[in-house]
Amino acid sequence: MNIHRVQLIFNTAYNLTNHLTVTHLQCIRDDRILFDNLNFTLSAGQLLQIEGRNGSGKTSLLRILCGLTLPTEGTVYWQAQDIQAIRSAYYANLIYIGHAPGIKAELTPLENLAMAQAMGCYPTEIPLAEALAQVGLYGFEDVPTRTLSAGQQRRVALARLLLNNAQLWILDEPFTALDKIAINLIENWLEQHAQQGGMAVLTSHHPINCSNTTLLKLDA
Ligand SMILES: Nc1ncnc2c1ncn2[C@@H]1O[C@H](COP(=O)(O)OP(=O)(O)OP(=O)(O)O)[C@@H](O)[C@H]1O
Repeated sequence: MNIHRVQLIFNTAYNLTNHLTVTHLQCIRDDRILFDNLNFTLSAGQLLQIEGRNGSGKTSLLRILCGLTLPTEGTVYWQAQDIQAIRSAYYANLIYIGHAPGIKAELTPLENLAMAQAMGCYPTEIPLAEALAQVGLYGFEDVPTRTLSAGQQRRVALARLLLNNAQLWILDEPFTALDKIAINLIENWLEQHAQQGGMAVLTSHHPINCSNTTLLKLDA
């Protein structure tokens, strides 16, 4: 099943003064320092690609940025406020898609998207069937998601990006299992998202074909 349409779908203007800042971030696992004194600011319209060998701490960093794990030292700020102090406001602006697709295998793709849309704070108006069609899953709306291929399941997960207006996307290996057409689509979304003042932090072992992308190497 091919992706049959690529069009401009993000039309939200975000607050261009918003930013994500980390200061003196440190993560220790089992007495091993994965990273130390990590500092950066991501502003509206910017993309950050985290690169590093297996086990270098990319997922650990993303989980810290999401507030799911506490750093051993340092702080993550959203709009200059510690994310731990403004969790609901922060999560209203965040979509996190982790390593696992985060979808319910027994539900259909449509049911999964309905749940994701209901949980977001700023839902878009895109019909769910249209969101699925955008990721090439027209005709797969009502099958159990577990019967889909790995790449198709990843597409269902990524379709969540169309359902809510969240300024910050945090994506762990979003291109895993995707074919070239789907990779191109997601790069296109990232580009559009950044142009609208969105921002994204993502891990990938491959170069990303998007402008305004900064590379952060964890094992440099
Ligand atoms: N909850 C945990 N408890 C103990 N150690 C952990 C935990 N989570 C991760 N680690 C360890 O931290 C290290 C970094 O893991 P992480 O998943 O962040 O790496 P990664 O850079 O994302 O790797 P990959 O490229 O393989 O996905 C690994 O050695 C891992 O075993």
